[in-house]
Amino acid sequence: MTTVIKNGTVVTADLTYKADVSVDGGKIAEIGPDLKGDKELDATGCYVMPGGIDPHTHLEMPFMGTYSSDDFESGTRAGLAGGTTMIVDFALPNQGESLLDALKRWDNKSARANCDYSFHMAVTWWGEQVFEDMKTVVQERGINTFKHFLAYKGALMVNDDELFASFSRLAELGATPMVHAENGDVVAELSARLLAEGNTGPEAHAYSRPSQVEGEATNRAIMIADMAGVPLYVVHVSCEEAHEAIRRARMQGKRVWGEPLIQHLTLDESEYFNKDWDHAARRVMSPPFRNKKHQDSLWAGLASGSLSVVATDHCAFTTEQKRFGAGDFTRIPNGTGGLEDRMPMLWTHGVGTGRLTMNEFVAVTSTNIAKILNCYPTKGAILVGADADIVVWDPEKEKTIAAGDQQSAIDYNVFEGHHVKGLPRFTLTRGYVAIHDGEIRTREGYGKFVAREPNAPVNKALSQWKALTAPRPVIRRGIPATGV
Ligand SMILES: NC(=O)NCCC(=O)O
Ligand SMILES: [Zn+2]
Ligand SMILES: [Zn+2]
Repeated sequence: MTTVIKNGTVVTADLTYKADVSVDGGKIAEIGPDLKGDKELDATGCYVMPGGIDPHTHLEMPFMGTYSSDDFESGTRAGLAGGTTMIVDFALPNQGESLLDALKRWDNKSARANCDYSFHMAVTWWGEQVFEDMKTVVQERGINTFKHFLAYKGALMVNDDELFASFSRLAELGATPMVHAENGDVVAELSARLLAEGNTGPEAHAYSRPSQVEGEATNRAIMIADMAGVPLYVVHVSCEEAHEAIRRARMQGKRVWGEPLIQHLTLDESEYFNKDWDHAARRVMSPPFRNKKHQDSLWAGLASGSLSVVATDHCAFTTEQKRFGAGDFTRIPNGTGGLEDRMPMLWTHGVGTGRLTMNEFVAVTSTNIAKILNCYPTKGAILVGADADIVVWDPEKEKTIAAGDQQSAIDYNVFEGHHVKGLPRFTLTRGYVAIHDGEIRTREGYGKFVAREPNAPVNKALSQWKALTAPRPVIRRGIPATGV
């Protein structure tokens, strides 16, 4: 059965043109004028774009004594409602647990996904087993990205020697490390001081994580990646100091990508000063929201290309879960939602204000991500043969974001009351119309795992360059006799 998206304007990362798009067997079959099919979707006045890819989610994740409340069913339903057709979630091994056992748990949870998904592997401890498992994860499980936490001391944090060992192993395997870049030692010290001084509320979470802790850790991770000869992906870049480190590295030819979140782009630190404890605690995440100077830096990075993608870090906790931290901000589960709102919020505040072009919007929400994660053009493209993950975007459709209308399982929304203009009319996941003019028609379990090959072009190029410029012994005629 062929579905034709009619009368729309195709918008990709580099082109904008009028065309119909026909879909057959879950793939894009034809792009051109006056196409016919068994079923038609009217895209008059709409943009036909690659579905969004959210490269950073935590669905049903065990964290800080609880589990994040959106699972693969509600999380991917929320994503589709907002025009996102693929997510990449983090498989998180317990201390001492094999990476493959952790993946089994993620396989079980993800069986409920409504759209396609992939995994990043987290490196939460270091040892021979992790070293060995990495090869299987990359070569047999189709995972080529590994996240390291420089924060969360005593829980997920890894030290610099472990970081260098892990990055070096990933260089050998043609995989890419990711980092959560905050200096965990300093955060732990500042947190203890703040608590001792009676700073127990959610605002102290922000005080404990100043932008310097992020700038320092970002720069450190970049230098370690450079020494290990591997590209680097920095998650949730929230401030100028981190952006500056990434910008500088890129100017020097280092292969580094930065990922700001829609939350950091559009919400600021004033949220933590709200007199309502629940309001402030619901917005506790790491890194915390920043001020306008940092937000402007992130927007400039997206426009200039020094920052590459926009994610959500969707890690949603209910108000009840957030209240675990009443009286001690260090116990408030860290994380916020955003899967349903990333695309409309970025369109409204980016394209709607002239900070981004439509093509840049597609690049940072989809195409760049697919390229970096090495699943392009199966994902992230409007091309014949690509998966028909498509959003038909209505630039005139408007709404005011309200928790009561959302797909997410939690009881609030950090974007509550924000007005957005630009929303999906249809969202297709591998050809299936999961969102039909406001109607949710998602199918639990429809989503498939997207395997991603190692040795992406950037990894290959960097390994070649590193091999060429590796330290070599100087060949000498003879060695002088020792003085003894
Ligand atoms: N970001 C956050 O606060 N929670 C999710 C886990 C992480 O990415 O650090
Ligand atoms: Zn993180
Ligand atoms: Zn995260």
